[in-house]
Amino acid sequence: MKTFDDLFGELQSKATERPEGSGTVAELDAGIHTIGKKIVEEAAEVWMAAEHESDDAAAEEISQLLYHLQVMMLARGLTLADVYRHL
Ligand SMILES: N=c1c2ncn([C@@H]3O[C@H](COP(=O)(O)OP(=O)(O)OP(=O)(O)O)[C@@H](O)[C@H]3O)c2ncn1[C@@H]1O[C@H](COP(=O)(O)O)[C@@H](O)[C@H]1O
Repeated sequence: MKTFDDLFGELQSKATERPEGSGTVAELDAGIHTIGKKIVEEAAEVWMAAEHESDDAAAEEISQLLYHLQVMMLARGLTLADVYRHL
């Protein structure tokens, strides 16, 4: 099973290697403003799923929010350590 750290390593590689068809590369190219809007949208979907949908649906929405947060970290040049030191 992929972990949070595994996904971040994968996204770092995507950002460096810029493979054709990568949604991550497209989102990074779209920029921080667009990524921020996606985070707000996904956060709302987490809220709605948690209130009204199944455990699995809520977990899926949470995974999508975590993904977009990682894309924002990459866009800002932040590492996992930069975030973890605040936990
Ligand atoms: N975990 C994710 C992931 N979670 C969410 N998303 C993106 O976030 C969007 C959210 O999905 P929604 O169901 O909310 O769809 P939506 O709002 O209609 O989507 P859009 O219209 O905005 O595309 C999806 O369209 C995906 O583009 C993700 N995109 C990629 N990953 C993983 O990231 C890695 C790299 O992916 P690529 O860069 O695409 O190769 C792979 O391991 C992927 O599995």
